[in-house]
Amino acid sequence: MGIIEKIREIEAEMARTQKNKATEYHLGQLKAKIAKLRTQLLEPPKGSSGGGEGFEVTKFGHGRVALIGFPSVGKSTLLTMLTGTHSEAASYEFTTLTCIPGIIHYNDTKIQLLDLPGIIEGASEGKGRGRQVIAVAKSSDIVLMVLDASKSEGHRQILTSELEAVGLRLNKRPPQIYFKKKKTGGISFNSTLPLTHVDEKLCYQILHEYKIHNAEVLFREDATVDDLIDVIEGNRKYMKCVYVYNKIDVIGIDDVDKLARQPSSVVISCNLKLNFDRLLAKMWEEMGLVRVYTKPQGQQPDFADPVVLSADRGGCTVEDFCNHIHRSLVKDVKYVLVWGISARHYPQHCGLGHVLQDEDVVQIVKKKEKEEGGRGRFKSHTTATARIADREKKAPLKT
Ligand SMILES: Nc1nc2c(ncn2[C@@H]2O[C@H](COP(=O)(O)OP(=O)(O)OP(=O)(O)O)[C@@H](O)[C@H]2O)c(=O)[nH]1
Ligand SMILES: [K+]
Ligand SMILES: [Mg+2]
Repeated sequence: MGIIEKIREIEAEMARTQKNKATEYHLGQLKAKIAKLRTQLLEPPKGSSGGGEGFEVTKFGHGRVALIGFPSVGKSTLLTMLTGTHSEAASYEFTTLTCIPGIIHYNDTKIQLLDLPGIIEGASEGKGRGRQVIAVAKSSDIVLMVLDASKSEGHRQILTSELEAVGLRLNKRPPQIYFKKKKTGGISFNSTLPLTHVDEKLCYQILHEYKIHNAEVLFREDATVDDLIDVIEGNRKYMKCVYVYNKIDVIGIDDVDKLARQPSSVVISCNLKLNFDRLLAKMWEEMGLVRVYTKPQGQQPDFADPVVLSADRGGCTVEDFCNHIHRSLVKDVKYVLVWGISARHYPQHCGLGHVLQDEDVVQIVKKKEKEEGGRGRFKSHTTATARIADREKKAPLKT
């Protein structure tokens, strides 16, 4: 029996089983079995070189955003409009067959936007180009899930399930469960609060399913069995997702209003070029990029070319900033001067561990170098923000 058939069989058994206190343990065990099979499904086939499953598109820019959605929801139309790179769009499904990269210029940064083939139900199990598309989604910083505003609301759920089946977790944080395998000592099960979904017996059973007999487990929140399985599997990817409802030109205003009020959602129309500003602002917010402007001693900061950091990718400390400029820089740094949101006063003397925030201005003071005097001193970060706001006005976003 193939892996997919095995999964089907267990799913059927779960559907047959009534949910109550008595079947809870059995159901938990079945969930763990499915999770194990799905992980197996993701492993590269024997004999292949491993990896290489996604479309080969080189990473570029300060962040990567993937357009995921059913066929013909308008992904390619959106890529063309936001980046100026042409991606074929047409009224028939599966117009796009590969991954097409474009670049969004936003807030002095370059963000790589990827157009992808449409995915369909069953994508996680290899239908269509599903697995390749999902591999690209995993390699991205955030996902824009593009939905047709005129189609069933259920599409969002189906797509979410497809992505969950391969270990993606959208707009969730990792479960607060401490888990550590041990060599001996049996299983120690503890919690810092009363649990309503999982008890010691259920936890033992799940661990047993994974052939884990020695481990420390500490629940720091009232987590579910699915959360526990996620922690044991350990290969989940937690990602931000913005739900983009396109084609609002073909639905009524009441429906538009309803969709727009959903969490993490933006409504747009490519045909009417509607609400792109909002979409880009939301995308930017979710990416959490941190722009840091370098200020050479005695000169104005260089506002054209920020160093772009991210907490998810490499971190946002002064040390990360220095490493970005040059790997050997850190050892020469005496301290840095920081203007901006992260500074308590301007300028603040900071060490390597200081965490920078978006639009901070940093001057590096090297060992054996004197700090600059009062004259020509750069005063306030508000200059940075004002200058950027001003520029936005003069040259609005490229859409
Ligand atoms: N009414 C309306 N139609 C749109 C809008 N955006 C795109 N379309 C149309 O929807 C159809 C599909 O657009 P595509 O950009 O090819 O969609 P896709 O998601 O890339 O499709 P696949 O590559 O086949 O998965 C085209 O006929 C577009 O003109 C919109 O905002 N409103
Ligand atoms: K299409
Ligand atoms: Mg397309």
